[in-house]
Amino acid sequence: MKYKRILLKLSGEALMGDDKYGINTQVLTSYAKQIKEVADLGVEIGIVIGGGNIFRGLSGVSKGFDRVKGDQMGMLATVINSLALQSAIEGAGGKAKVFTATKMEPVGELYTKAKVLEGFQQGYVAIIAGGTGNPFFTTDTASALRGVEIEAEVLLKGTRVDGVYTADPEKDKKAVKFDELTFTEAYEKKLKVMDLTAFTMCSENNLPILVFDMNTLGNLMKVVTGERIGTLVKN
Ligand SMILES: Nc1ncnc2c1ncn2[C@@H]1O[C@H](COP(=O)(O)OP(=O)(O)OP(=O)(O)O)[C@@H](O)[C@H]1O
Ligand SMILES: O=c1ccn([C@@H]2O[C@H](COP(=O)(O)O)[C@@H](O)[C@H]2O)c(=O)[nH]1
Repeated sequence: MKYKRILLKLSGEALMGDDKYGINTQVLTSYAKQIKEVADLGVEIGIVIGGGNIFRGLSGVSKGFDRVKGDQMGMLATVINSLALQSAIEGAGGKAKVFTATKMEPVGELYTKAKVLEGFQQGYVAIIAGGTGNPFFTTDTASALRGVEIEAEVLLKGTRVDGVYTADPEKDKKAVKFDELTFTEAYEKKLKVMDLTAFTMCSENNLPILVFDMNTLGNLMKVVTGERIGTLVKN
């Protein structure tokens, strides 16, 4: 096993699959299956999931919403995705708990590092919802923060592209994929690996990021068992 404790960041947008909005049940089921398989190997898994498939605070501003309210709506969107994932993991026969950044019982338990580690000991996957709890941040930053807090060995960014490219591969067909690069190289080349706040947090705390395609069944297992797929970003 390459990793014993991981923080898996799942893209909200990737959860839409080919749909235009919301949660695609096929994608959700595939995520749950992959997570359960890896949890069964004894890997401790913390998960932060985005909300872009439902709502983003910034997009609300253009529709006349106050930014802070919009961001709170975005954070609630991540809670909706987290509950869906918990339900799917349980449906696949696994054990998962939802922790929330702000008080929301009985939807989820208030997040603390200690409760997450206790959950790991009891065999639970920890889904850490509600972003950082603060507006003007993203779930990329929440995943960097929670990854550092729970002492994960790596931040696995599971998304719908298979790594970091010289340019956005969804827009530039000539973009070339990197197998590995340093934080400094990614910063200098202005590559969109994660937003800058998240990126800096990972770099300063020496938490490597591995970007990989989570929408291909079996990829999460490949990553945790050390098969070289995706792009690794490290100091
Ligand atoms: N240089 C690059 N290499 C790879 N992907 C890139 C690059 N630049 C931009 N991207 C885009 O980043 C996306 C992946 O980022 P991410 O998983 O954060 O998606 P998101 O839509 O922002 O997710 P969320 O819904 O969680 O906010 C890809 O879909 C890709 O189009
Ligand atoms: O710490 C946080 C995390 C998220 N938000 C808001 O939620 C949405 C959805 O998150 P994504 O990372 O974009 O998927 C985000 O756009 C913010 O509006 C937040 O305010 N604080």
